[in-house]
Amino acid sequence: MTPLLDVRELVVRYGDFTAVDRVSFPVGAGETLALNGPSGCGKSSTALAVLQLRRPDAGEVLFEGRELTTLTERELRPIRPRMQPVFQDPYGSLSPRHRIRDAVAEPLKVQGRWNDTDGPTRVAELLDRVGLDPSYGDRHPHELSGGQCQRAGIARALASEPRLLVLDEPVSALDPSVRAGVLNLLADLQDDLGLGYLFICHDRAVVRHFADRAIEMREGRVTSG
Ligand SMILES: Nc1ncnc2c1ncn2[C@@H]1O[C@H](COP(=O)(O)OP(=O)(O)OP(=O)(O)O)[C@@H](O)[C@H]1O
Repeated sequence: MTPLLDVRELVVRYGDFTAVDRVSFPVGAGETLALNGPSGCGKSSTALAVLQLRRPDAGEVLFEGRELTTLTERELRPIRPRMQPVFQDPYGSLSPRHRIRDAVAEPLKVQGRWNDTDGPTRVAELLDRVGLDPSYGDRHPHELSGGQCQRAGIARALASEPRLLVLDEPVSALDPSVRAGVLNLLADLQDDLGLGYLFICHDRAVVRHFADRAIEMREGRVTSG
C-alpha cells in the first residue's frame, strides 16, 4: 500500500552546509514516526522540507502518492491543507491580535468552507474536540495557558481536515504536568481520524511512549531506525 508520506533521499542545504543528508522514511496513515536526535541534527529542517515550507535541495517528498518537490506554489495550494504543522511555541502559531475563535475559523474561510450558519458551530465543535470549552473562543492567545494554546493550535490545524500532522516538538515548551494531556489528545485524534504523525522530539522517553517507530538523526543523517 502507498504510504501517506514517503520521503526519499531528502537533502536540505544552507549555503555550503548540508543540514539534511539523504534522509528517507515513510509514514503510514494512522502511524506515528518519531524523528529523534540532538539539537542541530536536522530535525526541524526535515520537517520544513516535508511541508514544502522550505523547498529541499534534492530528494523526493511523496504525499498521498504525489511528488511535491516539483510542484509550483499554485499546484501545492490545494495540497497544503492536508499536511499541517504544529510547532513547539504554542503562542507562535496563533496571532496575538486575533481571538481563538477567529484563528480556528480562518482556515475554513481561506479554503472557502465557511458559511455564517454552520461555521461558528464547526469552530465550537473543533474547540470541544481538543478539550477546550467553546467559550475559550472569545479569548486571545495570551489569555490561555501554554497547554490550552497548543490545543487551540491543534484545533486550527484540524480545521483544514489534514491527513498528516507534522508535530515539531509539540510538547517541549509545555509544563511537564500538561504534556501528557496534550499527547493523549494527539493519540485520541489519531485513533479517531487515522492521521499520520511525523513527530519530532528530542526526548527519548516521550518517543518510546508515543511513537510507533522512531528514526534517529545525527549531523543530518539517519543513524538508526
Ligand atoms: N536558516 C538557516 N540557515 C543556516 N543554517 C541553519 C538554518 N536553519 C538551521 N540551520 C542549521 O542547520 C542545522 C540543523 O538545524 P535544525 O534546526 O534542522 O536542527 P534540529 O535538529 O531541529 O535542532 P533543534 O532541536 O535545536 O531545533 C543546524 O546546524 C542549524 O544551525
